[in-house]
Amino acid sequence: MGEAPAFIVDGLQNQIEFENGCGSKFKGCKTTTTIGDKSYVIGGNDESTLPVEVRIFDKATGNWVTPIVLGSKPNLCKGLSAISLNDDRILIVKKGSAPDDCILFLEVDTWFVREQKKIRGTEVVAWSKGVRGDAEKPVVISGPSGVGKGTLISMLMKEFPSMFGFSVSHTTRAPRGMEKDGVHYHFTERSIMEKEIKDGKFVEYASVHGNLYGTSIEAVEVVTDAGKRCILDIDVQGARSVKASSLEAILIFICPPSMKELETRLRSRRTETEDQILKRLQNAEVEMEQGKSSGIFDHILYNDNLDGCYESLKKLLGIDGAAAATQISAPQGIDLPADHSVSKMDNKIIINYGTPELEKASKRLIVLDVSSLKGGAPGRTRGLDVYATDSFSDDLNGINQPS
Ligand SMILES: Nc1ncnc2c1ncn2[C@@H]1O[C@H](COP(=O)(O)OP(=O)(O)OP(=O)(O)O)[C@@H](O)[C@H]1O
Ligand SMILES: Nc1nc2c(ncn2[C@@H]2O[C@H](COP(=O)(O)O)[C@@H](O)[C@H]2O)c(=O)[nH]1
Repeated sequence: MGEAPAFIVDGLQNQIEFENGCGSKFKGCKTTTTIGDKSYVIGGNDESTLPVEVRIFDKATGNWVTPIVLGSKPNLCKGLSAISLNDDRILIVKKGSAPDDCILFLEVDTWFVREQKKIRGTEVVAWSKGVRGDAEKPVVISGPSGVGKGTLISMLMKEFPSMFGFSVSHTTRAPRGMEKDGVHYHFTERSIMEKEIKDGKFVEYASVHGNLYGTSIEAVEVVTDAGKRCILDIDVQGARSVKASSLEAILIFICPPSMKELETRLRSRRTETEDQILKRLQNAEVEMEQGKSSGIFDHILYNDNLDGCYESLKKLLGIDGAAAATQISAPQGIDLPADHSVSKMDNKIIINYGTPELEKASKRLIVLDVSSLKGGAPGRTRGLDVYATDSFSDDLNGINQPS
Protein backbone atom coordinates (compact mmCIF):
# COMPACT_ATOMS: atom_id res chain seq x y z
CA MET A 1 0.00 0.00 0.00
CA GLY A 2 1.52 3.29 -1.02
CA GLU A 3 1.49 6.58 0.77
CA ALA A 4 -1.79 8.36 0.25
CA PRO A 5 -1.35 11.53 -1.72
CA ALA A 6 -1.72 14.83 0.08
CA PHE A 7 -4.72 16.89 -0.98
CA ILE A 8 -3.58 20.44 -1.46
CA VAL A 9 -5.97 22.02 -3.87
CA ASP A 10 -9.23 23.86 -4.38
CA GLY A 11 -8.15 27.06 -2.72
CA LEU A 12 -7.00 25.44 0.53
CA GLN A 13 -4.09 27.85 0.58
CA ASN A 14 -6.30 30.88 0.59
CA GLN A 15 -5.14 33.45 3.05
CA ILE A 16 -6.91 36.26 4.75
CA GLU A 17 -5.27 38.78 2.42
CA PHE A 18 -7.07 37.28 -0.53
CA GLU A 19 -10.45 38.01 0.93
CA ASN A 20 -9.41 41.62 1.50
CA GLY A 21 -7.68 41.87 -1.84
CA CYS A 22 -8.83 40.00 -4.83
CA GLY A 23 -11.25 37.66 -3.12
CA SER A 24 -13.93 40.28 -3.37
CA LYS A 25 -13.14 40.75 -7.06
CA PHE A 26 -13.87 37.14 -7.98
CA LYS A 27 -17.43 36.41 -6.88
CA GLY A 28 -17.68 33.07 -8.68
CA CYS A 29 -15.29 30.17 -8.61
CA LYS A 30 -11.68 30.75 -7.73
CA THR A 31 -8.66 28.81 -6.66
CA THR A 32 -5.36 29.86 -5.17
CA THR A 33 -2.00 28.24 -5.72
CA THR A 34 1.12 29.45 -3.97
CA ILE A 35 4.53 29.07 -5.59
CA GLY A 36 7.42 30.64 -3.67
CA ASP A 37 6.46 34.16 -2.68
CA LYS A 38 3.63 34.40 -5.15
CA SER A 39 0.03 33.29 -4.83
CA TYR A 40 -1.85 32.89 -8.11
CA VAL A 41 -5.57 33.47 -7.77
CA ILE A 42 -7.40 32.07 -10.77
CA GLY A 43 -11.11 32.57 -11.15
CA GLY A 44 -13.83 34.99 -12.06
CA ASN A 45 -17.41 35.96 -11.60
CA ASP A 46 -20.40 33.67 -12.13
CA GLU A 47 -20.77 34.19 -15.84
CA SER A 48 -19.75 31.27 -18.03
CA THR A 49 -19.26 33.46 -21.08
CA LEU A 50 -16.51 35.46 -19.35
CA PRO A 51 -12.89 34.36 -19.42
CA VAL A 52 -11.07 33.12 -16.34
CA GLU A 53 -8.94 35.89 -14.85
CA VAL A 54 -5.63 35.71 -13.04
CA ARG A 55 -4.28 37.89 -10.23
CA ILE A 56 -1.05 37.50 -8.32
CA PHE A 57 -0.41 38.33 -4.69
CA ASP A 58 3.29 38.98 -4.10
CA LYS A 59 4.01 38.25 -0.44
CA ALA A 60 7.44 39.88 -0.70
CA THR A 61 5.94 43.28 -1.54
CA GLY A 62 2.45 42.76 -0.14
CA ASN A 63 1.02 43.92 -3.50
CA TRP A 64 -1.55 42.55 -5.90
CA VAL A 65 -0.43 42.37 -9.53
CA THR A 66 -2.59 41.93 -12.61
CA PRO A 67 -0.31 40.12 -15.07
CA ILE A 68 -0.32 40.20 -18.86
CA VAL A 69 -2.10 36.98 -19.81
CA LEU A 70 -0.97 35.30 -23.05
CA GLY A 71 -2.65 32.44 -24.94
CA SER A 72 -6.38 31.77 -25.28
CA LYS A 73 -8.09 32.44 -21.97
CA PRO A 74 -10.53 29.68 -20.96
CA ASN A 75 -14.11 30.58 -20.16
CA LEU A 76 -15.51 30.25 -16.69
CA CYS A 77 -17.08 27.02 -15.55
CA LYS A 78 -18.64 25.35 -12.51
CA GLY A 79 -15.42 25.36 -10.56
CA LEU A 80 -11.68 25.01 -10.77
CA SER A 81 -9.09 22.82 -9.14
CA ALA A 82 -5.46 23.76 -9.39
CA ILE A 83 -2.15 22.20 -8.54
CA SER A 84 1.41 23.37 -9.04
CA LEU A 85 3.69 21.32 -11.30
CA ASN A 86 7.44 21.77 -10.94
CA ASP A 87 6.82 25.32 -9.69
CA ASP A 88 6.76 26.59 -13.28
CA ARG A 89 3.16 25.88 -14.26
CA ILE A 90 -0.19 25.26 -12.62
CA LEU A 91 -2.37 22.43 -13.83
CA ILE A 92 -6.04 23.43 -13.81
CA VAL A 93 -8.97 21.04 -13.95
CA LYS A 94 -12.23 22.72 -14.97
CA LYS A 95 -15.21 21.09 -13.33
CA GLY A 96 -18.04 19.98 -15.55
CA SER A 97 -16.40 21.23 -18.71
CA ALA A 98 -16.49 19.73 -22.17
CA PRO A 99 -14.07 16.81 -22.44
CA ASP A 100 -11.72 18.68 -24.74
CA ASP A 101 -11.65 21.73 -22.56
CA CYS A 102 -11.02 20.59 -19.01
CA ILE A 103 -7.25 20.25 -18.57
CA LEU A 104 -5.32 23.49 -18.81
CA PHE A 105 -1.94 24.77 -17.82
CA LEU A 106 -1.21 28.25 -16.58
CA GLU A 107 2.49 28.75 -17.16
CA VAL A 108 4.02 31.08 -14.57
CA ASP A 109 7.76 30.49 -14.85
CA THR A 110 8.46 28.42 -17.97
CA TRP A 111 11.11 29.44 -20.49
CA PHE A 112 8.49 31.12 -22.68
CA VAL A 113 7.04 33.08 -19.78
CA ARG A 114 10.47 34.13 -18.49
CA GLU A 115 11.38 35.44 -21.97
CA GLN A 116 8.09 37.33 -22.18
CA LYS A 117 8.69 38.85 -18.72
CA LYS A 118 12.09 40.09 -19.92
CA ILE A 119 10.64 41.57 -23.12
CA ARG A 120 7.67 43.23 -21.43
CA GLY A 121 9.30 44.13 -18.12
CA THR A 122 6.23 43.07 -16.18
CA GLU A 123 4.52 40.02 -14.71
CA VAL A 124 3.35 37.57 -17.42
CA VAL A 125 1.47 34.26 -17.34
CA ALA A 126 0.42 32.11 -20.32
CA TRP A 127 -2.41 29.64 -20.88
CA SER A 128 -1.85 26.37 -22.72
CA LYS A 129 -4.43 23.67 -23.22
CA GLY A 130 -3.48 20.07 -22.38
CA VAL A 131 -3.81 17.50 -25.13
CA ARG A 132 -3.71 13.78 -24.58
CA GLY A 133 -1.03 11.75 -26.28
CA ASP A 134 1.93 12.80 -28.22
CA ALA A 135 1.00 14.60 -31.41
CA GLU A 136 4.09 14.77 -33.59
CA LYS A 137 6.36 17.78 -33.55
CA PRO A 138 5.44 20.73 -35.77
CA VAL A 139 7.39 21.01 -39.04
CA VAL A 140 8.96 24.27 -40.22
CA ILE A 141 9.68 24.50 -43.95
CA SER A 142 11.92 27.40 -44.87
CA GLY A 143 13.96 28.48 -47.88
CA PRO A 144 14.25 31.29 -50.43
CA SER A 145 11.23 32.57 -52.30
CA GLY A 146 10.44 30.38 -55.32
CA VAL A 147 12.37 27.31 -54.15
CA GLY A 148 9.18 25.22 -53.97
CA LYS A 149 8.17 25.26 -50.29
CA GLY A 150 4.50 25.85 -51.04
CA THR A 151 4.53 23.19 -53.76
CA LEU A 152 6.02 20.56 -51.42
CA ILE A 153 3.62 21.47 -48.60
CA SER A 154 0.61 21.21 -50.97
CA MET A 155 1.76 17.73 -52.01
CA LEU A 156 2.06 16.66 -48.37
CA MET A 157 -1.34 18.06 -47.42
CA LYS A 158 -2.96 16.43 -50.46
CA GLU A 159 -1.51 12.99 -49.75
CA PHE A 160 -2.02 13.14 -45.96
CA PRO A 161 -5.00 15.44 -45.33
CA SER A 162 -5.78 14.03 -41.91
CA MET A 163 -2.18 14.00 -40.77
CA PHE A 164 -1.01 17.53 -41.49
CA GLY A 165 -2.56 20.95 -40.98
CA PHE A 166 -1.20 24.20 -42.37
CA SER A 167 -0.49 27.07 -40.02
CA VAL A 168 -2.19 30.00 -41.75
CA SER A 169 0.10 32.99 -41.32
CA HIS A 170 -0.80 36.66 -41.09
CA THR A 171 0.67 39.00 -43.69
CA THR A 172 0.43 42.64 -44.69
CA ARG A 173 1.12 41.87 -48.35
CA ALA A 174 -1.73 42.01 -50.87
CA PRO A 175 -3.38 38.73 -51.90
CA ARG A 176 -2.35 37.16 -55.22
CA GLY A 177 -5.03 36.32 -57.77
CA MET A 178 -6.08 32.90 -56.46
CA GLU A 179 -5.27 33.43 -52.79
CA LYS A 180 -8.11 33.30 -50.27
CA ASP A 181 -8.20 35.14 -46.96
CA GLY A 182 -8.07 32.67 -44.07
CA VAL A 183 -6.86 29.83 -46.31
CA HIS A 184 -3.53 30.92 -47.76
CA TYR A 185 -2.99 33.81 -45.35
CA HIS A 186 -4.86 36.04 -42.97
CA PHE A 187 -4.43 39.25 -44.97
CA THR A 188 -4.29 42.17 -42.58
CA GLU A 189 -3.41 45.84 -42.10
CA ARG A 190 0.04 46.69 -40.78
CA SER A 191 -1.31 48.77 -37.87
CA ILE A 192 -3.61 45.93 -36.78
CA MET A 193 -0.87 43.33 -37.03
CA GLU A 194 1.59 45.53 -35.14
CA LYS A 195 -0.94 45.93 -32.33
CA GLU A 196 -1.55 42.17 -32.21
CA ILE A 197 2.19 41.52 -32.10
CA LYS A 198 2.43 43.93 -29.17
CA ASP A 199 -0.42 42.10 -27.46
CA GLY A 200 1.60 38.88 -27.61
CA LYS A 201 -0.58 37.07 -30.12
CA PHE A 202 2.29 35.81 -32.28
CA VAL A 203 4.67 32.88 -31.92
CA GLU A 204 7.02 34.60 -34.37
CA TYR A 205 6.97 37.42 -36.91
CA ALA A 206 9.38 39.04 -39.34
CA SER A 207 9.65 41.68 -41.99
CA VAL A 208 10.13 39.74 -45.24
CA HIS A 209 10.62 41.33 -48.68
CA GLY A 210 9.12 44.56 -47.33
CA ASN A 211 6.00 43.12 -45.70
CA LEU A 212 5.16 41.83 -42.22
CA TYR A 213 4.55 38.09 -41.86
CA GLY A 214 3.79 36.16 -38.67
CA THR A 215 2.50 32.96 -37.12
CA SER A 216 -0.20 33.60 -34.53
CA ILE A 217 -0.47 31.39 -31.46
CA GLU A 218 -4.03 30.67 -32.58
CA ALA A 219 -2.90 29.44 -36.02
CA VAL A 220 -0.82 26.73 -34.33
CA GLU A 221 -3.52 25.93 -31.75
CA VAL A 222 -6.18 25.39 -34.44
CA VAL A 223 -4.07 22.71 -36.13
CA THR A 224 -3.02 20.99 -32.90
CA ASP A 225 -6.60 20.95 -31.63
CA ALA A 226 -7.65 19.16 -34.81
CA GLY A 227 -5.15 16.46 -33.84
CA LYS A 228 -2.91 17.28 -36.79
CA ARG A 229 0.78 17.91 -37.19
CA CYS A 230 1.34 21.59 -37.80
CA ILE A 231 3.30 22.73 -40.89
CA LEU A 232 4.75 26.24 -40.94
CA ASP A 233 5.98 27.87 -44.18
CA ILE A 234 8.12 30.69 -42.81
CA ASP A 235 11.31 32.57 -43.62
CA VAL A 236 14.72 32.08 -41.98
CA GLN A 237 14.19 34.83 -39.37
CA GLY A 238 10.92 33.19 -38.35
CA ALA A 239 12.61 29.78 -38.23
CA ARG A 240 15.23 31.23 -35.89
CA SER A 241 12.48 32.49 -33.53
CA VAL A 242 10.68 29.15 -33.63
CA LYS A 243 13.93 27.34 -32.85
CA ALA A 244 14.32 29.51 -29.75
CA SER A 245 10.70 28.93 -28.69
CA SER A 246 9.10 26.03 -26.86
CA LEU A 247 7.39 24.82 -30.03
CA GLU A 248 9.95 21.99 -30.39
CA ALA A 249 9.63 21.94 -34.17
CA ILE A 250 11.63 20.06 -36.78
CA LEU A 251 13.28 22.71 -38.96
CA ILE A 252 13.90 21.96 -42.65
CA PHE A 253 15.62 24.25 -45.13
CA ILE A 254 14.91 23.81 -48.85
CA CYS A 255 17.68 24.77 -51.30
CA PRO A 256 17.36 25.37 -55.04
CA PRO A 257 19.79 23.51 -57.34
CA SER A 258 21.20 26.92 -58.38
CA MET A 259 20.39 30.62 -58.12
CA LYS A 260 19.74 30.61 -61.87
CA GLU A 261 17.08 27.93 -61.49
CA LEU A 262 15.58 29.84 -58.54
CA GLU A 263 15.21 32.90 -60.76
CA THR A 264 13.61 30.80 -63.51
CA ARG A 265 11.06 29.39 -61.04
CA LEU A 266 10.24 32.79 -59.55
CA ARG A 267 9.76 34.34 -62.99
CA SER A 268 7.72 31.45 -64.35
CA ARG A 269 5.33 31.71 -61.39
CA ARG A 270 4.31 35.16 -62.66
CA THR A 271 3.08 36.39 -59.29
CA GLU A 272 5.57 39.18 -58.59
CA THR A 273 6.50 42.38 -60.39
CA GLU A 274 10.05 42.77 -61.76
CA ASP A 275 11.03 44.89 -58.74
CA GLN A 276 9.65 42.32 -56.32
CA ILE A 277 11.46 39.49 -58.14
CA LEU A 278 14.76 41.35 -57.89
CA LYS A 279 14.22 42.04 -54.20
CA ARG A 280 13.39 38.38 -53.52
CA LEU A 281 16.46 37.20 -55.45
CA GLN A 282 18.68 39.60 -53.53
CA ASN A 283 17.27 38.38 -50.22
CA ALA A 284 17.69 34.78 -51.40
CA GLU A 285 21.50 35.16 -51.32
CA VAL A 286 21.44 36.02 -47.60
CA GLU A 287 18.80 33.39 -46.81
CA MET A 288 20.87 30.69 -48.53
CA GLU A 289 23.92 31.61 -46.50
CA GLN A 290 21.99 31.62 -43.22
CA GLY A 291 20.02 28.52 -44.08
CA LYS A 292 23.06 26.44 -44.81
CA SER A 293 25.45 27.65 -42.13
CA SER A 294 23.59 29.15 -39.18
CA GLY A 295 22.89 25.88 -37.38
CA ILE A 296 19.18 26.79 -37.21
CA PHE A 297 18.05 23.90 -39.35
CA ASP A 298 17.92 20.21 -38.50
CA HIS A 299 17.82 19.14 -42.17
CA ILE A 300 18.65 20.58 -45.59
CA LEU A 301 16.91 19.27 -48.72
CA TYR A 302 17.73 20.13 -52.35
CA ASN A 303 14.69 20.68 -54.51
CA ASP A 304 16.13 19.80 -57.90
CA ASN A 305 13.78 17.07 -58.98
CA LEU A 306 10.40 17.76 -57.34
CA ASP A 307 9.33 14.13 -56.88
CA GLY A 308 12.75 13.17 -55.53
CA CYS A 309 12.69 16.05 -53.04
CA TYR A 310 9.15 15.15 -51.95
CA GLU A 311 10.20 11.55 -51.30
CA SER A 312 13.16 12.78 -49.21
CA LEU A 313 10.84 15.04 -47.24
CA LYS A 314 8.46 12.16 -46.49
CA LYS A 315 11.37 9.98 -45.43
CA LEU A 316 12.56 12.69 -43.10
CA LEU A 317 9.12 12.92 -41.53
CA GLY A 318 8.93 9.14 -41.17
CA ILE A 319 6.02 8.74 -43.56
CA ASP A 320 7.69 7.12 -46.53
CA GLY A 321 6.84 3.66 -47.88
CA ALA A 322 4.76 1.36 -45.72
CA ALA A 323 4.55 3.82 -42.88
CA ALA A 324 2.62 6.20 -45.12
CA ALA A 325 -0.58 4.34 -44.42
CA THR A 326 -0.33 5.07 -40.70
CA GLN A 327 -2.11 8.26 -39.78
CA ILE A 328 -1.43 10.01 -36.53
CA SER A 329 -4.50 9.64 -34.39
CA ALA A 330 -6.11 12.76 -33.05
CA PRO A 331 -5.41 13.57 -29.41
CA GLN A 332 -8.61 12.65 -27.66
CA GLY A 333 -10.33 14.77 -25.07
CA ILE A 334 -10.02 13.84 -21.45
CA ASP A 335 -13.40 13.07 -20.02
CA LEU A 336 -13.57 14.28 -16.44
CA PRO A 337 -16.59 14.45 -14.17
CA ALA A 338 -17.87 17.62 -12.53
CA ASP A 339 -17.39 16.63 -8.86
CA HIS A 340 -13.85 15.78 -8.03
CA SER A 341 -10.81 16.61 -6.00
CA VAL A 342 -7.29 16.78 -7.30
CA SER A 343 -4.06 15.70 -5.66
CA LYS A 344 -0.48 15.06 -6.67
CA MET A 345 1.81 12.13 -6.15
CA ASP A 346 5.20 12.21 -7.82
CA ASN A 347 4.54 12.74 -11.52
CA LYS A 348 0.90 11.74 -11.28
CA ILE A 349 -2.12 13.94 -10.76
CA ILE A 350 -4.94 12.01 -9.20
CA ILE A 351 -8.50 13.12 -9.82
CA ASN A 352 -10.83 11.48 -7.35
CA TYR A 353 -14.50 11.48 -8.20
CA GLY A 354 -15.55 8.72 -5.84
CA THR A 355 -18.17 9.42 -3.16
CA PRO A 356 -18.61 7.36 0.04
CA GLU A 357 -21.53 5.57 -1.64
CA LEU A 358 -19.41 4.82 -4.64
CA GLU A 359 -16.47 3.78 -2.49
CA LYS A 360 -16.64 0.29 -3.88
CA ALA A 361 -17.44 1.31 -7.39
CA SER A 362 -14.76 0.76 -9.93
CA LYS A 363 -12.90 3.48 -11.81
CA ARG A 364 -13.27 6.25 -9.32
CA LEU A 365 -9.82 7.66 -9.88
CA ILE A 366 -8.45 9.24 -13.00
CA VAL A 367 -4.73 9.62 -13.19
CA LEU A 368 -2.88 12.10 -15.35
CA ASP A 369 0.72 11.14 -15.88
CA VAL A 370 2.55 14.41 -16.39
CA SER A 371 6.07 12.98 -16.51
CA SER A 372 6.45 13.48 -20.26
CA LEU A 373 4.93 16.87 -20.95
CA LYS A 374 6.02 18.46 -24.21
CA GLY A 375 5.45 21.79 -25.88
CA GLY A 376 3.41 24.30 -23.92
CA ALA A 377 2.76 27.97 -24.43
CA PRO A 378 2.67 29.25 -27.09
CA GLY A 379 0.64 26.39 -28.51
CA ARG A 380 -0.46 23.32 -26.63
CA THR A 381 0.92 21.11 -23.86
CA ARG A 382 1.23 17.61 -25.29
CA GLY A 383 2.21 14.29 -23.80
CA LEU A 384 -0.51 13.93 -21.16
CA ASP A 385 -1.16 10.32 -20.35
CA VAL A 386 -4.53 9.46 -18.82
CA TYR A 387 -5.57 6.28 -17.00
CA ALA A 388 -8.58 5.25 -14.98
CA THR A 389 -8.22 3.08 -11.91
CA ASP A 390 -10.27 2.09 -8.90
CA SER A 391 -8.23 2.61 -5.74
CA PHE A 392 -5.03 3.88 -4.20
CA SER A 393 -3.93 0.30 -3.66
CA ASP A 394 -1.13 -1.31 -5.63
CA ASP A 395 1.13 1.56 -4.66
CA LEU A 396 -0.37 3.37 -7.66
CA ASN A 397 1.54 0.95 -9.84
CA GLY A 398 -1.81 -0.38 -10.96
CA ILE A 399 -2.39 2.96 -12.54
CA ASN A 400 0.13 2.07 -15.15
CA GLN A 401 -2.32 -0.32 -16.70
CA PRO A 402 -4.53 1.51 -19.18
CA SER A 403 -8.18 0.74 -18.45
N1 LIG B 1 11.58 20.93 -58.37
C1 LIG B 1 11.00 21.85 -59.11
N2 LIG B 1 11.31 21.96 -60.43
C2 LIG B 1 10.74 22.89 -61.20
N3 LIG B 1 9.82 23.79 -60.77
C3 LIG B 1 9.48 23.73 -59.46
C4 LIG B 1 10.04 22.77 -58.58
N4 LIG B 1 9.50 22.96 -57.35
C5 LIG B 1 8.64 24.00 -57.47
N5 LIG B 1 8.61 24.46 -58.73
C6 LIG B 1 7.84 25.59 -59.26
O1 LIG B 1 8.50 26.78 -58.81
C7 LIG B 1 7.57 27.81 -58.56
C8 LIG B 1 7.75 28.34 -57.15
O2 LIG B 1 7.34 27.35 -56.24
P1 LIG B 1 6.58 27.72 -54.89
O3 LIG B 1 5.55 28.74 -55.15
O4 LIG B 1 6.16 26.45 -54.27
O5 LIG B 1 7.79 28.39 -54.09
P2 LIG B 1 7.84 28.93 -52.58
O6 LIG B 1 9.14 28.49 -52.03
O7 LIG B 1 6.63 28.52 -51.85
O8 LIG B 1 7.87 30.48 -52.81
P3 LIG B 1 7.41 31.67 -51.80
O9 LIG B 1 8.34 31.64 -50.64
O10 LIG B 1 7.60 32.91 -52.61
O11 LIG B 1 6.00 31.47 -51.41
C9 LIG B 1 6.20 27.22 -58.81
O12 LIG B 1 5.76 27.63 -60.09
C10 LIG B 1 6.42 25.71 -58.76
O13 LIG B 1 5.53 25.02 -59.59
N1 LIG C 1 8.60 34.69 -40.60
C1 LIG C 1 7.56 34.35 -41.36
N2 LIG C 1 7.70 34.19 -42.69
C2 LIG C 1 6.63 33.83 -43.39
C3 LIG C 1 5.37 33.61 -42.81
N3 LIG C 1 4.50 33.26 -43.78
C4 LIG C 1 5.19 33.24 -44.92
N4 LIG C 1 6.48 33.58 -44.70
C5 LIG C 1 7.57 33.66 -45.67
O1 LIG C 1 7.47 34.84 -46.41
C6 LIG C 1 8.10 34.64 -47.67
C7 LIG C 1 7.27 35.20 -48.77
O2 LIG C 1 6.05 34.54 -48.88
P1 LIG C 1 5.03 34.87 -50.07
O3 LIG C 1 3.81 34.08 -49.79
O4 LIG C 1 4.81 36.35 -50.06
O5 LIG C 1 5.74 34.43 -51.34
C8 LIG C 1 8.33 33.14 -47.80
O6 LIG C 1 9.72 32.89 -47.55
C9 LIG C 1 7.55 32.54 -46.69
O7 LIG C 1 8.15 31.38 -46.16
C10 LIG C 1 5.27 33.78 -41.40
O8 LIG C 1 4.21 33.60 -40.77
N5 LIG C 1 6.35 34.14 -40.71
